[in-house]
Amino acid sequence: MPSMAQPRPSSNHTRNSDSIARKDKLKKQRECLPIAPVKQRLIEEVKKHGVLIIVGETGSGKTTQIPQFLFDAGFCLNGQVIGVTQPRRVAAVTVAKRVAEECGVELGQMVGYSIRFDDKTSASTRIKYMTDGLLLREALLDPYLSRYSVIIVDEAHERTVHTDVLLGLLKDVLKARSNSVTDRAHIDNKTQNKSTLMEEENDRHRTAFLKQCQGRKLPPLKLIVMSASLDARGFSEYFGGAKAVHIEGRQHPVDILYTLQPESDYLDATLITIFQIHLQEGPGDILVFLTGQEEIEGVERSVQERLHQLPEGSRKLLTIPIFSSLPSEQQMRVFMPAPAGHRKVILATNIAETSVTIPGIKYVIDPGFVKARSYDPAKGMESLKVIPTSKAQALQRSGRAGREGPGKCFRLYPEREFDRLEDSTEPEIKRCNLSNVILQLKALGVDDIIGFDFMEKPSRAAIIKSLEHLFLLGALTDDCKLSDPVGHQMSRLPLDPVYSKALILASQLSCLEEMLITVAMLSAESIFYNPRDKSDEAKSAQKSFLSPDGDHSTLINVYRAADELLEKRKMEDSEERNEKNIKGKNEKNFRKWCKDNFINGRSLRHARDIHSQIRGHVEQMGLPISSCGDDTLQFRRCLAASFFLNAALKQPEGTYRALASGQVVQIHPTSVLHRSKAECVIFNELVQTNQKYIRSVTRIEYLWLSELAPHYYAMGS
Ligand SMILES: Nc1ncnc2c1ncn2[C@@H]1O[C@H](COP(=O)(O)OP(=O)(O)OP(=O)(O)O)[C@@H](O)[C@H]1O
Repeated sequence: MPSMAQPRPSSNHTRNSDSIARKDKLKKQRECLPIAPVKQRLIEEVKKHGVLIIVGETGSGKTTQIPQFLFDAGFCLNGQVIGVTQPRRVAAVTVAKRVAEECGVELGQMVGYSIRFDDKTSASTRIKYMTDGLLLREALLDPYLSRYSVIIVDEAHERTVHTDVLLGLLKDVLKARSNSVTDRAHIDNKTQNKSTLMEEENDRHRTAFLKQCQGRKLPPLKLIVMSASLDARGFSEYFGGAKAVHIEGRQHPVDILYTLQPESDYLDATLITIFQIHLQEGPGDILVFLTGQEEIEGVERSVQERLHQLPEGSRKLLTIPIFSSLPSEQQMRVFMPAPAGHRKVILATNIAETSVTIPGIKYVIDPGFVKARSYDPAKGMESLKVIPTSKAQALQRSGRAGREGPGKCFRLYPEREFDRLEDSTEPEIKRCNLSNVILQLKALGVDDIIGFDFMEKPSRAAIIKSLEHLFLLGALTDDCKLSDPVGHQMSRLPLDPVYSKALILASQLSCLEEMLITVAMLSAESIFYNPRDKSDEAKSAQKSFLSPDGDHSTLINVYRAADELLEKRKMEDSEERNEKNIKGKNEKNFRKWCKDNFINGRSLRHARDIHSQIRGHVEQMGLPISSCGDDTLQFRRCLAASFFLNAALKQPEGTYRALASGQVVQIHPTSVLHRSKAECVIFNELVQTNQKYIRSVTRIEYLWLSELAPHYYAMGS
């Protein structure tokens, strides 16, 4: 590994006094970080070891500083790149911005980021932040990850599915690159198997890549696994006794406060704590961790409703939500400073739990819950459940305060309950539907899923169920290989396999326009907004969108009505010269329309965003896009052919029986088909509260099932 220092590109910022002062400030901040004194030692350890585990307190400087240390130490000579993976998009983007600023370079030049559908890198990028999922996709085209000299897997304690799969793959790449010429056969074999099955485009790319690598000795890859709350021993054992380094020291102290007794209503306790901090504590913004969009919007409304109770002349409270389905420009609002005279209250899911530094945050409120995926392989049912956080998550949450100065974290549960929490979160791979992972691994040439070297193996039952699921969707052949072309096409779409299959089928059945909208709308969270106190008003406003066919066509109606409104405005505005005026007017118009119709504008915008992204993908893949127009029969047949695994039949007593699992279910009260007489339906979601409910439901004909999915229904299921 080269050890020469590499000069940093000089800044092209204008050298006015402000920017010089800012640079000085950043330099001083960097020098004060706990990680600064151990720079040399860390560089030496990376040079000495192939795999290094780094554990250091939140805010000590791991994410922002280590890549810069390695750059300075010459790890990017010969054009190689240091790749840093993050479990979340927002962290990849904001950390890259910060590091670019610290380096005094423009984002996208020496420092950049790459996340799904958004790439801010260039040929000169040497430090690249990205999501773990994105690096997995890169591995499809470059199995050696040959551009990288170092890969840093950050926040590994989160154990997302992508992190776990990535670690398994990296193990292979490390082995292959430790002796890249002689060991190449190892990966070449895999790649060879793969190329015989790959679609032509991938095949060509891969062959070109292999030729390019032929005889070339790639330098060994370095892997760093890091987190503030890592089971260092587990990771070390997985990598054959890898060295672990602990960085001592925290930047600023965070006071942890607990309640004396458990709270019976944590949302109410959250509200009280927000106002207590606001009235009794000094300046500083508040970050609140909630479990999802609905909860966030509920607390947002409650805060608004109580604002008038604030004493005259007190500082104003400004609520800002952040959750994963919020469009990214709206997510970025949390990073802007609060206007003068305001205190920011950021209402966040665990999207803001790791890696991010939100300027101004001094107080964290942690009710101690998180929404986590869980999967029942016997029923093939995935659901989201609200569960207590782990100790590692609680630590990360408190770590968001105290990044710019001392902070406070209010845990809304007694200290004895903290002691009872699990140390770390159960790896996602052990509690999710594995169809997507398996599809990706197959596309990467890993055929033996059960034998794959996972850090923690998912259950055999879950693997088999997911293989069966993919087989039924036509993604796998009889001998469990990716089918051509369907399996390969599905692996290229960044969607749940069942949605990918629906798009492929819809292109054959001439209703891809409708299915693109459906998949986009189903991927966004709750499009309709039904406040309890205005339920009748909401129902009558939404009447014009309702389709007797069910929820899918209803969602299409909403999407098209919004589209018509925005397009009409565009035409009316084409005369208008002032761009800003047009944008402002459109925005106002759209908001009013959403409000009048009780539609969640944020979710609808997100759906429009997803729509344009997946449309881009299917266009690239060359799938014919056409519309079935008013022929809703054709569209419903396509829904039946796509979602046949989620069909339910009406029972004499009025409930439904899910045909695949035999479970007794009811149509959710928010569905258009609630209380309808539909004999047979397909659905997209099964949620369990006190009852088992199906949501996103459309009526179909029972006989279509054996006609459109004979491979399943002819088996007598
Ligand atoms: N966008 C930012 N704005 C202001 N300060 C920042 C920003 N990003 C980082 N910092 C400062 O740099 C410090 C180090 O951040 P960094 O993300 O490198 O820490 P870390 O050790 O990786 O923490 P974590 O484990 O929580 O991800 C922060 O505590 C904060 O003081």
